[in-house]
Formats: sequence, C-alpha cells, structure tokens
Amino acid sequence: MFDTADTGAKLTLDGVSSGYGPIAIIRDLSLSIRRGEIFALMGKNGMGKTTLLKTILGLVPARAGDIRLDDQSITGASPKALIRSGVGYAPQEQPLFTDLSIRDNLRLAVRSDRDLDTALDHVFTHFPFLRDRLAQKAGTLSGGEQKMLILSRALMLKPDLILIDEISEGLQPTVIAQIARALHAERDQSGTTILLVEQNLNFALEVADRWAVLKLGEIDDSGEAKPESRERVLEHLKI
Ligand SMILES: Nc1ncnc2c1ncn2[C@@H]1O[C@H](COP(=O)(O)OP(=O)(O)OP(=O)(O)O)[C@@H](O)[C@H]1O
Repeated sequence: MFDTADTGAKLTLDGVSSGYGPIAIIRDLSLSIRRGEIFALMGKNGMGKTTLLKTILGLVPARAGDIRLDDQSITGASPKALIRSGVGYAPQEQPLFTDLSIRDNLRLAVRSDRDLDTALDHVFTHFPFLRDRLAQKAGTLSGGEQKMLILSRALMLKPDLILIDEISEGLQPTVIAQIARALHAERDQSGTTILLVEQNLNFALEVADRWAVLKLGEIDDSGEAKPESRERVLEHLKI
C-alpha cells in the first residue's frame, strides 16, 4: 500500500501564467502536489481549470513561471516528451476514435503489440468489462463506458502522474464509484499521483486527499479533503 506521508513533490508550479492570445487565463499560479497524492482542482465554469491542465502538458505554452516534474523543469516541454516522462492525460473533450474498436483505441496509446498485452492486462484489473468488448466500436459504448475507456487509455502506460479532466461529468453514481475505486487502486498499488479537475464536489472530496478552488486563474482556497470541507468548497462554487 502506498503511503503519501513524507513523500516529496511530484508536480510543482511556481508563478505560472498562461492564456490565449492577448487574454491572460492562468495568473501567477503556484501549486505543489505530493508524490502519490490525489488532488482535486475545482472551480466554476470558465475559471481556467482545463487551461491549467493544458499548460502543464505544454498544449498551452506557459508565459511565465516554472513547472517541475520531480526536480526536473518541464516548462516548454512537448506533450510527447511529457508522455514519455510518465505523464498521462484523460481529456474532457471526447478524444476517442468512435469508428475504431476498443482494442484499436487502446493500441494507439502504446508502441507495440507486445506492450499492448501487458497494458491491457493492467486496465482489465480496473475495468474488466473491456476484456470481452475489445472488438466493439468505441462509438457504440455508453457514455459511462466511454469515460472508462478514456481513463483506461490514459492508464495504459502506467503513468507516474495522471491529469484527469472532469471524468465524472454526466455519469451515474455506480459508474462514478467504479472510477473512484480505479483511481484509488492505481494510487495505492503504483503510487500514481493524480490531478483531477472536477465539478462533482462529492466525488472530488471522496476520492481526493486535498483540494483547491481556482478562481479567475488563481488559487482562491485550498485544504484537506474531508467531509467537513464540503460547505466551504460549496461556497466557492455557488453562482
Ligand atoms: N482555445 C481558446 N482560445 C481562447 N479562449 C479560450 C480557449 N480555450 C478556453 N478559452 C477561455 O479560457 C477561459 C477558461 O477556460 P477553461 O476551459 O480553462 O475553464 P474551465 O475552468 O475548465 O471551465 P469548465 O469548467 O467550463 O470546463 C474561458 O473563458 C474560455 O472561454
């Protein structure tokens, strides 16, 4: 069982700013996530949560500040280099190839057929239903099954750090519970660090160790994830 006590920082953001064209979205943001920690980033719509994940991944360039993975600066690194360094990403936008089979969607995440078998065995431990459905077209899966496939694809290479964007959106409680179990198992068995962007407060507080609320590109509040934190976070999410 992985113990998060006394572990160093897996991901560090130091005064990071980013945006689109002339528009500043992330503003001088600093954040440190410990190795093996599950961290939930919350906030109202349009506050910059997805932009922050994309900035970490190099999909949106950082205009200022430093982003570090362990002790290595990854500021300006390409998404491809980050994936090679053990970073996984489950994006919010539908990233599946709907006309391809489940197997082919998962095959895209690995380099060779040999790697595929090992990686498949790994994701089947979390989502056993995929084993019998490999030939099925991804587009014919239910919404919840598609989300589990998206997460599986991000887990294929056993990343050390995984960034997950609103995985629980639109899902029924049983599927959300299955995803929560998978995330805990991944962290407990492999020490994976998980950064979740979430709108679902109950899921976020149940699955995470710590949370932060993003407001207009800055961290507005943060704390330990406990049932007592609910009201405090809710205040930030009110319209
Ligand atoms: N490619 C882009 N070009 C210009 N502006 C963008 C682009 N992508 C996002 N934005 C703007 O950046 C701001 C932050 O968007 P972002 O998607 O990061 O927020 P969010 O907190 O993830 O929101 P949500 O919870 O609704 O997904 C929004 O005002 C959005 O319109």
